[in-house]
Amino acid sequence: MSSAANDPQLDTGQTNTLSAPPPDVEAKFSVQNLWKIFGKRAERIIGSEHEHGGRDEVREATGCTIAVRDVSFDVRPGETFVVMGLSGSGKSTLIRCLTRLIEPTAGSVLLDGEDIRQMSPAALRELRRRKAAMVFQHFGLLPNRTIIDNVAYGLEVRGASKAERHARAAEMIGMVGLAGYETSRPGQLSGGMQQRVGLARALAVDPEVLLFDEPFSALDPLIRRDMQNEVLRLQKELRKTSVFITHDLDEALKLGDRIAIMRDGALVQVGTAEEVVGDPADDYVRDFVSDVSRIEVLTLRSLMRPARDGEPLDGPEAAPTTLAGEAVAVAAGASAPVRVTEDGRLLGVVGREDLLRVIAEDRAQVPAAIAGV
Ligand SMILES: Nc1ncnc2c1ncn2[C@@H]1O[C@H](COP(=O)(O)OP(=O)(O)OP(=O)(O)O)[C@@H](O)[C@H]1O
Repeated sequence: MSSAANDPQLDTGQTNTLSAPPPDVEAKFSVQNLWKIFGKRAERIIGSEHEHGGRDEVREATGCTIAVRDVSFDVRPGETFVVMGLSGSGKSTLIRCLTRLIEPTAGSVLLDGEDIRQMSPAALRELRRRKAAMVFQHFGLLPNRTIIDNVAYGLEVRGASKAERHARAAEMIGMVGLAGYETSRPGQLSGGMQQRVGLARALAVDPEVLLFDEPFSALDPLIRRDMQNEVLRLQKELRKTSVFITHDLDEALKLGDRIAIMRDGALVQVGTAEEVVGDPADDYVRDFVSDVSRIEVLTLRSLMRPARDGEPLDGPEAAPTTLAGEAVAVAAGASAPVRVTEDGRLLGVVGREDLLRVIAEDRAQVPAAIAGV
């Protein structure tokens, strides 16, 4: 056992995962060395020879299950931070630890610099009522209440007058595109509509943070796409800090300003979609993102290179945020490489061969039978 065994708050310095970055003082959420282990005397696992062990092996040896393993990350104000991982990787446990719906075993969770692990039960209730609203997979609507009363529920708990809460609820119902359904009951609405109600209910309390626990997993693909677009639209408008849990990589890539990939309780990579797809941290992530079309994710910023000697510099201009796919059309009509510029400054160039390489890599991932070879 290491000397840290008796102090679960201590960083053992031997993480097999991402090392903890220094806390970001500007962060909305700052999570440091967070652990959740289910079972009796769970804290004894931390710092012991079991802390890096496989889940089944540890369960067998100790009776405890490591659900979240030494996780550290910051969520910046206004960003959508997606946690992605397969079933059982620990996502739901992690998001519930953020408001102590599940009690962490060790580590800290700061919200606006305040450690939620030190909060009194009353302060925690306030936190869940006002600051952090959750959207669940199974909606959690009250079946006997009308839609407007479901949306107004959080305001009612808070003691708002009926007129006040109905005015706010009606506004939110309009915002999620359900105007006209105020007096319906949840059972009369489709799954997608019910999830819109869930979203409106979370927004009604004007929380600083939205926590989404696989909200769209139970929805049909087309409705799911609509809901993703709805979240993107609302995020553009409201810029709420959000933590979004999903097991769907496409959803993660679409919604996340940054994505954290979780495996076996630990985070294996945190980065933008482009960083995760363009520079996977290990074989696990590489395998995970292998089907993603790089031309739709990589931007010129990650493809550009310095101009070579004698290379013409009179090609078309494009911003570093241009997607490779968009740049193909620009490059196709020009003989000189695309000049990547920002504020009039030349950052680098991207030639047709650079773009072709990305296309070739995408094609190499397509099974031969589908590619027609
Ligand atoms: N209350 C509990 N008691 C014991 N073990 C638990 C408990 N809750 C979760 N676990 C275990 O912790 C691990 C992580 O579970 P968790 O539900 O957080 O994963 P997940 O990534 O959210 O999976 P899913 O997408 O299937 O919900 C799993 O091995 C699970 O069996």
